[in-house]
Amino acid sequence: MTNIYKALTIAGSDSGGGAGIQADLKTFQELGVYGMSALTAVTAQNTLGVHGVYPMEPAAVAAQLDALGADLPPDAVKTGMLFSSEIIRVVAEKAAQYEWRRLVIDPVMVAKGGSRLLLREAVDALVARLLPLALVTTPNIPEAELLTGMRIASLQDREIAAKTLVEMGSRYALIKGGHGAPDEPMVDLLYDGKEFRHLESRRVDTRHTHGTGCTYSAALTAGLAQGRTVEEAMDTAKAFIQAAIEDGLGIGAGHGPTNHFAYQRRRRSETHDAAQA
Ligand SMILES: Nc1ncnc2c1ncn2[C@@H]1O[C@H](COP(=O)(O)OP(=O)(O)O)[C@@H](O)[C@H]1O
Ligand SMILES: Cc1ncc(COP(=O)(O)O)c(N)n1
Repeated sequence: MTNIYKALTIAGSDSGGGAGIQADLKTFQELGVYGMSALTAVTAQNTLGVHGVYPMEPAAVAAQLDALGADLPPDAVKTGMLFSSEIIRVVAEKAAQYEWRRLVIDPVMVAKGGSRLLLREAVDALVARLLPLALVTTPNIPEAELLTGMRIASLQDREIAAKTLVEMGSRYALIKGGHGAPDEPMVDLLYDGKEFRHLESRRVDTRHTHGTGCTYSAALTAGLAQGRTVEEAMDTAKAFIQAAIEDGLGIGAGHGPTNHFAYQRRRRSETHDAAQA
């Protein structure tokens, strides 16, 4: 093996394996990137919801990041569930100390079932300390509303919110379209400070969407770790999440996880079909 690209996720553990650290590591692995993790919290979680949240001590988060900074410098880093302003402060300090420039901030706030994964009072710390360090910030629509303080109803509102996020210090803003109206086309919007890029996709009618946001931002981070541009990494991330949602796993009695195997399985079967032709 020649180049080993390394990606780091700083996030919470989802015991159910569909979101959080577990989704991120599976996605890194599927996309050919060596995955590393720093845990911010343990959640007791399954497809029915979050049954407990146990945050790490901020010092334990710092120790994990120092261990990696000293020996296994990542090529790209993403953050997910950060829970408190104390943990955000530690992550921001270490990102600056170790000069992590390919930093993706997925501003995870509330789990799909409604449990808080970021304390309400920690939103200000996320805005003040982390956004200015981000290469890309990837909110869904409700998260973009909370970060910018504006209400987002139309695609035009989303463009204004994306501009605001860039003004707040993130190099790129990527506002995801999963929470748009069901009868509207689903569009992810990227803004680089100059131009908008709209990536439209087919909405899959499914309830198995646990972990979509984590998986998408992890796929984006994997591409960045491999040296791709944000636009190139976004294209692969979109194909990865679309396949994962289309082939969603109906395991558990509630909202099942997306299928992290799907993207590579499809690629293998295309290669196989081409070889047979
Ligand atoms: N039902 C769906 N069908 C197809 N793609 C979806 C669906 N729901 C979400 N996505 C895609 O999954 C990604 C995560 O979106 P979103 O649901 O907005 O984020 P989050 O999981 O953070 O709430 C986006 O690329 C979005 O377009
Ligand atoms: C530990 C952890 N991190 C993040 C999410 C968000 O999941 P989703 O992507 O479904 O919004 C989650 N449910 N649990």
